[in-house]
Amino acid sequence: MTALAYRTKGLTKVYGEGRSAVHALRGVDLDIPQGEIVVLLGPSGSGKSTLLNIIGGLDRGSAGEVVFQDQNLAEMSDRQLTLYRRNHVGFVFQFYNLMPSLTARENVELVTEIARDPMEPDAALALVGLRERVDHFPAQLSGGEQQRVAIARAVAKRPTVLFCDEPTGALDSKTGRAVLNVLKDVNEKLGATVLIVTHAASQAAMADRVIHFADGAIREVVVNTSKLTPEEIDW
Ligand SMILES: Nc1ncnc2c1ncn2[C@@H]1O[C@H](COP(=O)(O)OP(=O)(O)OP(=O)(O)O)[C@@H](O)[C@H]1O
Repeated sequence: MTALAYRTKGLTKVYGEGRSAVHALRGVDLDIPQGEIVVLLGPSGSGKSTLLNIIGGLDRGSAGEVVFQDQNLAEMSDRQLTLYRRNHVGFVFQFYNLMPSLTARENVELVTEIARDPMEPDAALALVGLRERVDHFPAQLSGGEQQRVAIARAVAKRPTVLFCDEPTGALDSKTGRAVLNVLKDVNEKLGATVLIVTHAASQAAMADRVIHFADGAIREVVVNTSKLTPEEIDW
């Protein structure tokens, strides 16, 4: 049996309290096998980012368990959660969050300087096809190139898991496909589990597993027996 990257049990998240309480997650039970590409689909406000933030260690649930390699994130101290994020987790967001005053290489170095066993920044940038752009500043790069710098920054620490929240949300089809190809490469070459949150239902075709989310709960999990490449999916 494949090892699990994550197992959640009864994961619940309530923002606020009393009459203004928002029940963002309503008891989520989810298994994510290690090494898969997982796509999380669901309408706006259904709780996808909340789930991503909790299993990525950026936030805590209100109740329930999130087990990562036999450790329950819910029981970790803030310090342990920081180390979990630093050593195991890479994040990629819709808007690339690069430092505008730093070059591509320097943006990646921000992470490699504090990681345990990092790649060379130039090797991470070569992995995403930006070998020739290492000395460029974000303003000198296209949107897709900036997103690839953000992916290089996230993968340079050799993360166990890569969380991507709408990674192609700001990109046209050609650039978006190039970014999805990079995520596929990261999954295949580094063995990282890749979790992608997206509104683009067609991207589910490149996943090993598709989780359909609605109203804070899982509606359906589909395991793809055959996958499409990013070039083959509709945009
Ligand atoms: N910090 C917060 N405080 C209060 N409510 C929040 C907070 N963050 C999210 N919510 C609410 O929790 C619910 C789930 O939000 P979440 O961002 O997880 O949904 P989503 O599926 O990622 O949506 P989208 O696709 O629009 O990004 C929503 O009703 C949202 O308004």
